[in-house]
Amino acid sequence: MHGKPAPSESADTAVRVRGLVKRYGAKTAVDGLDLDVRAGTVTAVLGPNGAGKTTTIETCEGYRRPDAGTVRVLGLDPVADAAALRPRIGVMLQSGGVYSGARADEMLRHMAKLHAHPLDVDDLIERLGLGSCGRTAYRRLSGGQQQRLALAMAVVGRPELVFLDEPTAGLDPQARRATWDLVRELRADGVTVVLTTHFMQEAEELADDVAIVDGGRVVAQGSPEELCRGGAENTLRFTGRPGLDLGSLLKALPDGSAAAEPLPGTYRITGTVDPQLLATVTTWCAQHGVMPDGIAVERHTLEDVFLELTGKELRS
Ligand SMILES: Nc1ncnc2c1ncn2[C@@H]1O[C@H](COP(=O)(O)OP(=O)(O)OP(=O)(O)O)[C@@H](O)[C@H]1O
Repeated sequence: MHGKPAPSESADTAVRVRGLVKRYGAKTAVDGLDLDVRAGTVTAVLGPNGAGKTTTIETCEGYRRPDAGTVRVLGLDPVADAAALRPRIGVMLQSGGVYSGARADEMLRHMAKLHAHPLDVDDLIERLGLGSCGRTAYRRLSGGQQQRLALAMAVVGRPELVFLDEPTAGLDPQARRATWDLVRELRADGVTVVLTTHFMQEAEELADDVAIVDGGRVVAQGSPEELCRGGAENTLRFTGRPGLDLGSLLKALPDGSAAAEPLPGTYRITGTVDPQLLATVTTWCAQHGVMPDGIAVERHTLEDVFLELTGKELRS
């Protein structure tokens, strides 16, 4: 595992999971998972289908009891301390988890009344494009409307911490943007957000920290930048005449760099590819009478890191 070291337990840690194991019969869905969520940040839990994301989140929410390991949410045990924890967290389940006959606006207003300092319900309805479904029963709403309502229900009480399980799956781009804006505002308000997602762009746009889950474990955790830096190295490629003196080029490059000619006339330099390295390479080319053609810098994306760690593509 790479990424930053796990923070020690403190008020700064909103969620701390250690050695979580959860089985369904013979199936081990979560297999010794460790996760830290810093208070006031957005953490994206990314993973392929069946990685154990939902099971982990539902255990943090107190809906599932761990078979082994410890889970602390705002310093509390989600099962034993459920009564104290529930009013402090907001939960958006993947399946909705809403009473199907109730009207959308009634449900939201009812939820708001249960909390001391709720968000403005009308504003929330407008922002999430729920205006047209106020009087409609939940079960008659479209899938996207149900999802937006579930998000509104999760955040209306202005909780300290919200868990959002795939909040934008199936939403159109406009609703996805509105959801992202809402998540950013929650964070600006000091709310901690834990979300699961299959959308790499969502993680890159929103997350301070990303936890990559595979086979029931967190295989890497850190900021998107840290994960991209810590994963495969970045690469600079150029073409020139074949058979350049790589030894001389390597001498000019900073320690930790590598140079290769995988195909005649095609050069690949790996290491910390920054403006200084680019300048070093072009200077070396000038000194050796080489006209570099097609210089390209390839930066590794979160998608690359994900693929490298899990060997799987994300469902999109
Ligand atoms: N109630 C259940 N009974 C039996 N097996 C289950 C149950 N819930 C989940 N599983 C299995 O446990 C594993 C982890 O499932 P989980 O839903 O936690 O993964 P996930 O990462 O959220 O996947 P997805 O992205 O598809 O939602 C999967 O193999 C799943 O089939």
